[in-house]
Amino acid sequence: MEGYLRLIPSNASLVSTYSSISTSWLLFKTAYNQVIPKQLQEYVFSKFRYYFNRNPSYATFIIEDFWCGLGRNQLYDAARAYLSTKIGPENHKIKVGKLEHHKNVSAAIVEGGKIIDVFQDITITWRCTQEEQGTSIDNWKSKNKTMMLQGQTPSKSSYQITFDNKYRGRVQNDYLNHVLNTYEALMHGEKVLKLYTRLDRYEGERWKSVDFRHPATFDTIAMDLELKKAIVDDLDKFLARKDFYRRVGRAWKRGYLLYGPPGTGKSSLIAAMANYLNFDIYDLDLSSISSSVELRKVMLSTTNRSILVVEDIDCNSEVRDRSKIEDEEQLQAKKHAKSFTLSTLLNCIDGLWSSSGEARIIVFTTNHREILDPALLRPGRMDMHIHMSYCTTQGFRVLAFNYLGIRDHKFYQEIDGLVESTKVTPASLAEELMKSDDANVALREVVNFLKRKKGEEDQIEEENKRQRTV
Ligand SMILES: Nc1ncnc2c1ncn2[C@@H]1O[C@H](COP(=O)(O)OP(=O)(O)OP(=O)(O)O)[C@@H](O)[C@H]1O
Repeated sequence: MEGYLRLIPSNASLVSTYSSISTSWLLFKTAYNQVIPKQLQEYVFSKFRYYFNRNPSYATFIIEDFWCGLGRNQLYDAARAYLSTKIGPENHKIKVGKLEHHKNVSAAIVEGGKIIDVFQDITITWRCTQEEQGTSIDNWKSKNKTMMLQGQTPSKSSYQITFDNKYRGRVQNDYLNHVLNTYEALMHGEKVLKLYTRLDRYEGERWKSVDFRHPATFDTIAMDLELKKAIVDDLDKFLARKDFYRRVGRAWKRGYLLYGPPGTGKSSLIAAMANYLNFDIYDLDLSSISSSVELRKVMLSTTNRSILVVEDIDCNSEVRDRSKIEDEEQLQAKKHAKSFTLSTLLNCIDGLWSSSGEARIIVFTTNHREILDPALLRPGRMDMHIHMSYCTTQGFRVLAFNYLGIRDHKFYQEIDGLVESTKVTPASLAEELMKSDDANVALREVVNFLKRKKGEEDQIEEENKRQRTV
């Protein structure tokens, strides 16, 4: 009995074992979190999740071209059209073709091809498949007899979609309806625009697209009317000059620099341009590119008739005015951190895009034009500099019409005076206008907000004056 009791660990040794295990675990966790980058952690976890959950939690829907031999499956046609809008630079092999009365060449995925789509938070993998091997032609004929009697010729293609089983209801109802609605839109000639962003190295370093349905148009942008007209005219003129660019041997491209404080509508203006031109958007985060070779590769994988957007270029140390970076060491470190500048980007674009023969637009945005490298601001680098400023009375009229649907109101006189004498962004006024659908209530909020803002600005002005006199 005594020997047996000796085998049972004492309370003290249990406590010490427990505390050494928990200390080691804490140490491991801290080291893991500090040493391994967040993205790599997520990647490793996703692989684990995928490995352990693979079979039980994945569901597959099959969409055949004919529905149970009764007739053409509309969902199949919708899927084919939908997938043609999802084809991206990562699909190296695609089918292309053109129907007699269609203007453009269409694209489709090849049998065996795969497309990954993301709908809301659901990842859906599409595969284009053929009828399984071994299906005899007689079986296949009898299966599709009804259609053949109707004079239709069934083919043997189908699409398979695979997704996490827990989203089955949402995929069946929401997602497939989304596919059908997109098809409808395409049939009515509306191109579904795409917004491309770059995946990082853990996700395969490629462009990923989502549908871009931003509602901004030139009608909804609150800005100086003359400037707005000048931008639209510039875009029209640019698009009409294909032959000119070819004749003079220049890349058919146009560059715009949008500058102004946050919330003045730079992103909204880009969306309005994309909607106006029917161009996809490529959103390039320059800080994720480490060499000019990589930059070239990235640029080569963008498509024609698109807008390349590089936002917040003032955050990129390389494009700031060097004379304004005081710390020479810091400058050197940053110089070595990247072997290209925005000028390199522009040169690279000139070289690559001159051979594409199609229209391309590049847009840079910045909140601080004054700290950009003057080399970038030289004439000929960016074709048009567009100042997005604080809200004006003209701009406020556009916002009020967007949000309340009214062109005039008894509060407008008071609002005009306040808008002209304060620095408020269209974004902050839009917030106030959203507070009520009732014009009286919403505009009262605007007046109160503007008075508060004016009071704050006057106070700061007073303080500055006082400090100057001290
Ligand atoms: N000029 C504008 N016209 C119409 N709406 C605007 C305008 N400016 C801002 N807004 C509204 O404010 C929101 C934020 O504006 P937006 O993101 O376009 O500003 P931004 O200048 O790009 O800001 P940031 O520099 O922070 O990216 C928009 O979704 C839009 O609803």
